[in-house]
Amino acid sequence: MGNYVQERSWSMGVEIAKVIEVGVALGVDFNGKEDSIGITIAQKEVEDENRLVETNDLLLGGTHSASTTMEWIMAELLQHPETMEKACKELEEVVGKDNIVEEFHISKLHYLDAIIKETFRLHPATSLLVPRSPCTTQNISEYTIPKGSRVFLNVWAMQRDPEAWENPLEFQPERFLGDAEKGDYHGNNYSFLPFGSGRRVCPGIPLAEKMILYVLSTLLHSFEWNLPQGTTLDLSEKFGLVTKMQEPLIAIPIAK
Ligand code: HEM
Repeated sequence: MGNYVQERSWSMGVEIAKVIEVGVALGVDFNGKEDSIGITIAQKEVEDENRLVETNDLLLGGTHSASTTMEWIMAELLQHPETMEKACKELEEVVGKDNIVEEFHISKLHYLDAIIKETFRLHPATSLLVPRSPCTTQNISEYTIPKGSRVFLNVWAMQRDPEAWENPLEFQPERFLGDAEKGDYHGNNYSFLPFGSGRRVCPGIPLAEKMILYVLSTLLHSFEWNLPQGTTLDLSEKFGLVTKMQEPLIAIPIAK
């Protein structure tokens, strides 16, 4: 495997191997198509390994981040029953007890949207953004960043910065209500970058945004959730390419 694959895969050897198998089986061919920033991939003389890396980005980028985020949202809601109650009340008002959640309800679920944003703030799936590398030497404040150096953005720390966020360690979805700029997903607010920023910003934002809101609203509208009797919740994090819960969440659904 070439350097490109090694750099992008970091410690994910096993996962990459699985994705490569899937990519080959699917016969994925990105040749001649445009990638997320509009470059015709054919111009880059796509080699096999590049195609596999694109497949890897799509499969891993679109699955682990969303499922891990769902787990964190449910954990935070179980930890904050009053927030769970408010979310269920919003669902009752917008969807109604005897209906099922449908796509047209999604844009009206402002409190649920704020819950998702607050979870992204405290538990960004990608704590360290993929490294950037300046093409020229740059001076920022008292720092000199030499051309070609690798710069990691610590989104986890930025989103808990007390200068940018009031009570940064508290789970308070209300902070996002009525302030669209604060919760902007497209990387324009540098205190909130759950999907990255700039030319490599996540191309899956519209899908992820709808998918998470849809799944969450259905889970809360259809079931009441509890921890198994006699257990407590552990919100410790396990740092990795995707920051997961140290102990996977176990929750019991009871049909409403
Ligand atoms: C909760 C859901 C998701 C989160 C938190 C997330 C987060 C991210 C982040 C932080 C990046 C790096 C951006 C940067 O470096 O500036 C990224 C890149 C990427 N994401 Fe997502 N993502 C999610 C869902 C998805 C979905 C659903 C897809 C596709 C179906 C997707 C596809 C990608 C791809 C292909 C890249 C690489 C873009 C590039 O390097 O040009 N992601 N994502």
